[in-house]
Amino acid sequence: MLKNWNYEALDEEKLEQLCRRPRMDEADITRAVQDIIDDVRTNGDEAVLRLTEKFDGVRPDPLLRDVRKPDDIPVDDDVRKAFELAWHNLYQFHKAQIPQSIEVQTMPGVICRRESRPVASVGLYIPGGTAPLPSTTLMLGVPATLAGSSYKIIATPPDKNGGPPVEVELAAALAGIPRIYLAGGAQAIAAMAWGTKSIRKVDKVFGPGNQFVTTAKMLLQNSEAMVSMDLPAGPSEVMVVADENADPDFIATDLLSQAEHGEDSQVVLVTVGDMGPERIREAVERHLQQLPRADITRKALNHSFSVSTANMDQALEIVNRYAPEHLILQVDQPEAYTVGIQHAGSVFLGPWTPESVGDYASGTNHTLPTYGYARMYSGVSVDSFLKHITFQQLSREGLEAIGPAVMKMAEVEHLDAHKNAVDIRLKADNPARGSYDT
Ligand SMILES: NC(=O)c1ccc[n+]([C@@H]2O[C@H](COP(=O)([O-])OP(=O)(O)OC[C@H]3O[C@@H](n4cnc5c(N)ncnc54)[C@H](O)[C@@H]3O)[C@@H](O)[C@H]2O)c1
Ligand SMILES: N[C@H](CO)Cc1c[nH]c[nH+]1
Ligand SMILES: [Zn+2]
Repeated sequence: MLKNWNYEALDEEKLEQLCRRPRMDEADITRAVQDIIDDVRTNGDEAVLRLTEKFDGVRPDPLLRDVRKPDDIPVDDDVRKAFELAWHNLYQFHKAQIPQSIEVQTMPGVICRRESRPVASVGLYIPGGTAPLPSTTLMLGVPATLAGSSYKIIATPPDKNGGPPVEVELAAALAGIPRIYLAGGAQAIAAMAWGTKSIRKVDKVFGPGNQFVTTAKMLLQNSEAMVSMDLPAGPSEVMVVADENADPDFIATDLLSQAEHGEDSQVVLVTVGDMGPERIREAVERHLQQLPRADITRKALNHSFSVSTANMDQALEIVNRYAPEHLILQVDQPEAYTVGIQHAGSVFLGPWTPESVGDYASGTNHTLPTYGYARMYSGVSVDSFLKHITFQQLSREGLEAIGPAVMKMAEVEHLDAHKNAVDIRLKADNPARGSYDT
């Protein structure tokens, strides 16, 4: 468990290999997911029901549910309060992300503007295979509502009674999502992307999930379905960087918190200086024994690892190579090192910031890139639900100033019609020609 490597002994090839995530056989998964997508495209709700019965062992009836008002949803008071607190913090942090339009006069008489518009219809996937994740409902629902997406639907696997988990419904109600489609896995993503008799086709699918879900999003994005996706948010992962003053119990519980998500999760410990991995390994074993999901967690730990480094430069080299979904810095003066972090989904600084707070309630989003995609993707934010449109308007003087350069560039590209569209205007002897002001 947590096999240790010494940084000094890692050559390029070994580093590369360590940073590559373990995945189930990709070719098999891709084939299976494509079959599911084709089935749903052809047979719609009927295929979804059949596949739900096969994979989730239940046939929801009806397949689509309206979300009740928050006060009508029967949950304990402390549960309601916890979700309200999380909603409040997420709302505040995401509201601050709403962009202002920008307008710039790039040269006299040439004005460029950018305005945002919501992605009109969005499908939000809420995982529910090994455990329902109502927290994800808030993570996707809050920015969708703030961005102004007008059609929003959730898909999530049904519980054993064929209904939505009640906490998922509560979170949907708080976030302003009116409907839940009771399906999971690739079939749910395909139904939202293609549309079925009971649900409308959406423009963009969002949400984390296992390899079936992530593969479905990626395949559909490259298909005729005309749908886009947020990011590859697969099995959870965390990297903890710990120096000699870090508390082994804090580190162990952080590592276990992500390992317990699923056997395909991966956790990585990077020790700095005199903090050897042995003390932490002992703490991991001790805490692991208390966990109800110890079996799943141990499987995840079996393909996890640790690296001993001599200093923070070496530790940051590992961080940026691995590009973790979550990064915890349990080191002295963590703020001093943030500038060196180039690739990570979300970062947790100092001993009092367990990763769990970001999973649930601090205000940051927990839908984050895994598999190393933090190199090129950001986590979900309000921006994920927006597109930006640019506008420009020139005065005649502006066109006179910019025109010669545009015509020269058109000439270089041998595109005469482009050149003519400028030339004809500049040659117009009546400056008021085509003007709506006169
Ligand atoms: N990266 C992130 O932001 C983030 C956030 C939350 C959760 N997660 C991850 O999401 C994942 C959730 O996975 P999960 O499995 O618990 O739930 P899930 O909802 O993603 O998947 C469950 C569905 O998988 C389908 N499925 C299962 N076995 C199948 C098979 N053999 N063939 C075809 N389909 C099959 C079923 O339809 C089932 O409904 C975890 O790995 C967790 O770590 C990631
Ligand atoms: N850690 C997950 C993201 O990788 C999010 C989550 C939901 N519930 C608990 N954790
Ligand atoms: Zn988690």
